[in-house]
Amino acid sequence: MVQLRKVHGSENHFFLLDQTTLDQQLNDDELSALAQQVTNPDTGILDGADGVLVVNSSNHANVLGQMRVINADGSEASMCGNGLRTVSRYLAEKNHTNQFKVETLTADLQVSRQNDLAASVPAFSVEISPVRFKPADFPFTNLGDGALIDQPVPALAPGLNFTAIAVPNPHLISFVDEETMNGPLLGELGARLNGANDYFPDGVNVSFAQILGKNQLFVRTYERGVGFTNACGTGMSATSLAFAMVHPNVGQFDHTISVYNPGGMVKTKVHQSDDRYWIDLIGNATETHLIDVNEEELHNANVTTETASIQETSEEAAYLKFVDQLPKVSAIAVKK
Ligand SMILES: N[C@@H](CCC[C@H](N)C(=O)O)C(=O)O
Repeated sequence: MVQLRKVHGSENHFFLLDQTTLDQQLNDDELSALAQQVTNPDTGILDGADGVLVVNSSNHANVLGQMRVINADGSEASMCGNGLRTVSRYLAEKNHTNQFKVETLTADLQVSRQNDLAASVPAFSVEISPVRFKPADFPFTNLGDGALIDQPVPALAPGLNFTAIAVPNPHLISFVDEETMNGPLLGELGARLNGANDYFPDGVNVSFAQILGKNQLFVRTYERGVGFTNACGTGMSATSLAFAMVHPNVGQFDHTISVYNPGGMVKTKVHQSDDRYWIDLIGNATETHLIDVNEEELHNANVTTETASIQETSEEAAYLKFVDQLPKVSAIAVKK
């Protein structure tokens, strides 16, 4: 038997698989098939999820493990902010330490345990970097030769300005009013740019943000490889950076920014030193279920209510209590 975990950061849900506990690691095709099966609410368990977080060992100095991120559609992402918090918690508890680095596809990132957000709501801070702006880093085409920072792009949506930031997974951001936030445009644009299109050949995570006040945002994201999500950690981090760059009168570098999302709230802090930008993302790392399953069922992408034994923790009740006392800043409901 091996144990999967169902985890979330701001209700951005994942299954976490520690490959170091397996007799034989899953190969890339098996990981992709498992992600597509187990995250699908119709074929998987526990109403599905947005992806699978894979923990591997790392041979880098001062690093406790490696995280890989497999989206619900089986594609691999270079980074996942909400996922990194839950992987950090898992590695912290496994290794009895609260400050360390985690290897990701492009960088070893600093993580640390923070004070609980509320009773039984553990929290972690994770570094979001490297930050990139060049079209080749996304990639994007047909949107000019240089970086896209607060520019009108009528071909995408007349009347809106867009900023493109890779952290290093790709994000396209627009600051919008409440009516646009609640309307159909985000879903339409997200679906369009994540199908065959002339601008983002590898797809892109699309976020709309509403400025709520000084250092306060509401962010909603249509994720590449997923669709609408309750929260996207890298999306909220990239949007916080865009906030400080594009709206410096209300979004400040080196100050805590509260970022509300349909699944709750995180804090971010954006930093710049010379040409380098990075973001601290701080939020919950919640474990909702422990799932025992035979290793063979993972290799066969067959994790179902028949093959797995599922035990619920009490952490979701604590998380919902925490969310309940947050200010109600949006009418957008949490996705189940
Ligand atoms: N939800 C994640 C981002 C997951 C990856 C994304 N779908 C991509 O393909 O880039 C987060 O919390 O950052």
